[in-house]
Amino acid sequence: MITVENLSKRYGSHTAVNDVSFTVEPGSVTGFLGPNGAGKSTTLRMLTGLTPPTSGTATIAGRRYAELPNPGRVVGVMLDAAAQHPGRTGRETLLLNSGLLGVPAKRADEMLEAVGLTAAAKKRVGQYSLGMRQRLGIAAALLGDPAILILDEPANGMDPEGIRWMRGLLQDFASRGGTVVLSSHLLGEVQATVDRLVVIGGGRIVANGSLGELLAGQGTLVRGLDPVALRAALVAAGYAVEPVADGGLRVEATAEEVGRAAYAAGQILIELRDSDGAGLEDLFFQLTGPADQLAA
Ligand SMILES: Nc1ncnc2c1ncn2[C@@H]1O[C@H](COP(=O)(O)OP(=O)(O)OP(=O)(O)O)[C@@H](O)[C@H]1O
Repeated sequence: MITVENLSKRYGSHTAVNDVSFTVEPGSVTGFLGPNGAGKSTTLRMLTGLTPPTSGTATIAGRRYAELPNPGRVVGVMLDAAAQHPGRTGRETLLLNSGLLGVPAKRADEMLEAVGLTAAAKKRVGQYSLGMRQRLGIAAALLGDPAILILDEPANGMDPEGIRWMRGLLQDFASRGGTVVLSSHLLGEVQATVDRLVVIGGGRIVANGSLGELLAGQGTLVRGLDPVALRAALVAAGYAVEPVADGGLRVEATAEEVGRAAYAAGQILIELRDSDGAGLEDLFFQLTGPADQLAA
């Protein structure tokens, strides 16, 4: 279990992370989502003891990272896959880490196998693609057989096959009771992998819940032959209406309510369905606006 309570980080007059609180439960994969500069890395660095918080606390399995006796056996961390030494081979990298963690050397080969790097084990990391380095970083995180994984942008540089592979690995890890938090700046990249989302924008948490909760309650998506008249009819019927891409409307109402209001106004519909996260995507795009708008 990961617990973050009222965590803040200021750099001079700039607040990178602003009173952030959330928990990550065992048996789940939680996506920590936000646009570039939102404060994801800073939060994860505070969580893993690399950056001291200005205020607030972050604990892993009930203790601050610095208080964990052998942290790598409790939590596997990958914050920057590009930071691995380019002159060492993948196998040497993992053997070195095995020694530091006090796990048997054969664990290095097992993890290379688990992440699909056996054939590249004797290549220097400098020759690895970013996707291969991400795999090696995940292998290093798994080395100590931890129950918790913290991965910063692990899908970065991975091809679709790699992302699918990682999805299977993380979901399997969580299904065995593991706790996973992975950050991303792309909703589409993690939507199929995570079962919970913590969304950060401008240093603040702007949404937090299960994927189902966040995708539900997003209303109905409707398109009509005459979008202007349809919108007027729905507003007249008392529903909140928001335009989305391609002339569609997102309505805070059920599909039946929207259908009835359109029928009563004689409007022809060409599409009517649950908005299926369209609202979440809109929220996410809004986050790419200037941070001071979000802080307001
Ligand atoms: N060491 C630092 N000194 C000053 N400002 C910093 C420092 N580290 C981060 N920041 C600032 O804090 C804010 C949050 O940065 P952070 O790296 O946490 O964002 P992020 O969500 O991880 O973004 P990205 O996806 O680009 O990595 C940014 O405005 C960044 O410029």
